[in-house]
Amino acid sequence: NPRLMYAPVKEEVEWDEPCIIRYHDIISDREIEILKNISRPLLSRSLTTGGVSKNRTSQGVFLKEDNIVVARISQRIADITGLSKKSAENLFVQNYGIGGRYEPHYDELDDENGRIATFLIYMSDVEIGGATVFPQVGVALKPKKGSAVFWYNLHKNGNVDLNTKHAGCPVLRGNKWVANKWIHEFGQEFRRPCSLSYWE
Ligand SMILES: O=C(O)CCC(=O)C(=O)O
Ligand SMILES: [Fe+2]
Repeated sequence: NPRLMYAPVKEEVEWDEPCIIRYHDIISDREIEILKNISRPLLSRSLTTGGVSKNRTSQGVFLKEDNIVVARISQRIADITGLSKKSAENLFVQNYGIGGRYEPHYDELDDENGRIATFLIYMSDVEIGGATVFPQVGVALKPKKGSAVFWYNLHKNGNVDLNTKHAGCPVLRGNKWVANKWIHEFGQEFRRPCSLSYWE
């Protein structure tokens, strides 16, 4: 992407199947402070598809793109992933206190235009706990401030990748801030086309 030519993003493969990529230093400390400051007064208990649930004990807020920092982050995610942001959700900033967690789940909503991919930005380190884990494959991603992880929830054929079940482990010490960008299927047809294999 031309916008990344002079400032390439550092990319690390965390896992092969499902492919989980870590991007380092994709958001500055200053941008993080701004996102936290605009989010703090607006936070409310995060919901699940079943509403308020003990499965998800974080607070969060969807940030509109009328803020320049939010818009810039959205554009950066589109540049890095090569995916269209047209059918993506607004950036969801979340804060977990001590004991805050999210039980194992799939991000994919059972929807015609489901969440094809997740871009999860870590806006803090966590002293102990708070890893994002994929129990089906045994991966633990440690929050690292300024980095992000990215994976596809759907196979190219549109089926849910059952290995992408993941959880946010309880925070045992410290405080955890993340920002999620959920990218949806529509609009990605030419960016992530189907393959010739039915099963892929
Ligand atoms: O906080 C995490 O590590 C994971 C968050 C998550 O999976 C979600 O919000 O859907
Ligand atoms: Fe999730």
